Amino acid sequence: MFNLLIKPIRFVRPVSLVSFAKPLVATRGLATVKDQSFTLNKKPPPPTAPYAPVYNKPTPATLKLKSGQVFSGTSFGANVHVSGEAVFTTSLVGYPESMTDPSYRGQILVFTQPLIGNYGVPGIFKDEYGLLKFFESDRIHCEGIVVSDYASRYSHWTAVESLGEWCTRFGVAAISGVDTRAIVHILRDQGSTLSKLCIGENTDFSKIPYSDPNERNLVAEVSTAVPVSYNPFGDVRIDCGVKNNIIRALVKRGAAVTVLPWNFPINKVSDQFDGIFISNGPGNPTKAVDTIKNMRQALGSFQRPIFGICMGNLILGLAAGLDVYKLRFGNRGHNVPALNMLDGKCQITSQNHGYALQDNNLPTGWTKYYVNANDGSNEGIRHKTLPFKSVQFHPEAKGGPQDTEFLFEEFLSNVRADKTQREGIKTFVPETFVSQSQVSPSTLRD
Ligand SMILES: NC(=O)CC[C@H](N)C(=O)O
Repeated sequence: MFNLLIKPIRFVRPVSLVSFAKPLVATRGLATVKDQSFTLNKKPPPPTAPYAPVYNKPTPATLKLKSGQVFSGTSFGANVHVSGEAVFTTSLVGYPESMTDPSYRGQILVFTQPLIGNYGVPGIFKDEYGLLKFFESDRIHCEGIVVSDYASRYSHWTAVESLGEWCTRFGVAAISGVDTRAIVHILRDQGSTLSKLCIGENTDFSKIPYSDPNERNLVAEVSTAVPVSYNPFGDVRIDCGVKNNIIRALVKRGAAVTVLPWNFPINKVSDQFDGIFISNGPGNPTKAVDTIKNMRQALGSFQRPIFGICMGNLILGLAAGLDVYKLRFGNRGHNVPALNMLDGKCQITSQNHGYALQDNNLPTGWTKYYVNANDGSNEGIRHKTLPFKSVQFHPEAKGGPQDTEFLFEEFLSNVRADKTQREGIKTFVPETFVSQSQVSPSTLRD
């Protein structure tokens, strides 16, 4: 039974047991044929690792904004009090991807989509590169979630547990039955706000402090501790909290990727690599001081292609001499229009960021690459003559539209052309690649 659970080719829902283990509370969402045969008389089966059913008793929960507003609802996640920065996303789908995106670390995520949970949470399926297929990392990173209407009854061929069960397993607080439209109005007006999500009735909320995640170096908290290589033949990335689908977007196009810790002395080894990629990541970019310093040095000495996404755009900009500022409520959603300043095309993008580059006074040699068609904020920069560029949005999607995935093709064809020019040979593109393996820092020449 356990083997069946982890075999990706078996798409039958492996533990139909889980369907019987639903909490006996009013549910919303789609019913499967199995669900329809569900009766209250059926006893839940014994727990089966690793998807042991978790029973949630309806428990009161309260969301408190530091600005004073209080919203009372019901808990459907872990029985923990959390605090963080309340932000909202307008994405309609993709809660497993968003919640496992390391960029959401330290945040309490409010969904504007009113019904959340109806397709449950997928199991642990890995792709041919050893990357988790349906999650962007191996854990939930946001502190808590806020939804209007939680669907504890779920239906999807990949699902093995409910959203509430998943949150409970990962110690993530979750509240439903609150007016998310009102919360989003407040967050739009006053901006992303420090908040607490408290579970239970008799809690002394004043004892739980508001903690500001942007005062910590969140990048250091989520970055890999040691270099990790995928497909061992030649490109590099700095891990500020990289999403699985970014690694996948590169390796599936034949790139060899070595994921380095956020503060790795990259300039000591950069001659061994054909390009640098700077990943997405959580929190305030100015806290990742070492990454900025290393990239500043790289901009002066590394003449090969550099590409960055989201946090990567902010880090590249800071390294080039730009400033960053905090957007009032950020851009989080899957339908954000970005205008390409090179060809005037408008592309629909996936976004998740609270900071932006101040691009009204760019240093010599740099120009705007993309601009947000809604609010005019920066969506990317590029160097006019050197192969350095970055975007604020997420071309890798997961979730969201894949309209800008061609940027990975562009980056890798620049890397290949540059390598060909340097070496006068065709770049070797492996037909098959070795799945994820750890390399010790000593294998990287110092
Ligand atoms: N997705 C990301 O990389 C986010 C970048 C940065 N933490 C921000 O919020 O602006």
